[in-house]
Amino acid sequence: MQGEAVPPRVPTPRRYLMCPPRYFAVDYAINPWMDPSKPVSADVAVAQWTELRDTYRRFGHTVEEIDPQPGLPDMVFAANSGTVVDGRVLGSRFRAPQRAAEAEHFRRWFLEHGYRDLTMPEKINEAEGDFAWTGRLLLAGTGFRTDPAAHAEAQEVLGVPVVSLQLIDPRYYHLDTALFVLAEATDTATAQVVYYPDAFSPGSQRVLRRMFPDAVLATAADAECFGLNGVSDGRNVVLPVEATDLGARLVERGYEPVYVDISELRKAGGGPKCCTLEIRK
Ligand SMILES: CN(C)C(=N)NCCC[C@H](N)C(=O)O
Repeated sequence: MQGEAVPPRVPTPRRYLMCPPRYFAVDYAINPWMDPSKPVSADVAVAQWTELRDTYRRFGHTVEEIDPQPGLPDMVFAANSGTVVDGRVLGSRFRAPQRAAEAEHFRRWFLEHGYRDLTMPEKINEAEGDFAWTGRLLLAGTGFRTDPAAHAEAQEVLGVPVVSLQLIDPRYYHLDTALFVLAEATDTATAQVVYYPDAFSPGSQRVLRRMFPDAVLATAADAECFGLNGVSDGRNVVLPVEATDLGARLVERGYEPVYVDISELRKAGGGPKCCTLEIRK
């Protein structure tokens, strides 16, 4: 973009739901990043999570907290437990039995906080792990976790258009390990996304190119450090501390990278976005 004017990026206030990782552990392996034989520290995870939460608060965003539950070590990954668009909530249904009970805790949280328009899905649906809102439509991943039939269910429940994308690399088992929205827009052509093309099938790569000709394309190195698990408020982009190459490319587009250490949470296969469920109302 040398020589071209970079448009000013405007942050918009966000509301997030997060779950402190008090019971964090890697007791089972349900993705290629998890190795139960390696040590993990819940205290370190809590410290990293606290820094992430405080980063959002420093930018003026609202962070709600749900109580963690003993025996649910992955509950910190709140993004997998609900998709909220215009105050309408679609809950989740996990593929792994080890995580199944998380869905009910989040369902209760939403009801207790006044979200009456709430539907629990029939199909396997790992929420914002596989759903990304562009401001106009929902990009929906499948291949490892969320059932493709859950895409049609989400469209029906949320009343928004859904575009299915096929994930093909088991390391990038959720859409939010391979793509995130930098700036939402009500017009798809002007929404900005960043994605790692090789995580998607050839057909889905063509769909992404057609929808987002101006997207930031991530490299294998960006993806390996969970750089695609970022959280943007339209200007400030929270990234894992290792994702400095990607951050530098985002600066050229007018964004402000903000780095956080999520090394302990990565041992369970998660990053900043996985810890962050966005409540859009
Ligand atoms: C970015 N990702 C992958 C997420 N949205 N969630 C992380 C889930 C990690 C959990 N151990 C699992 O395998 O389900």
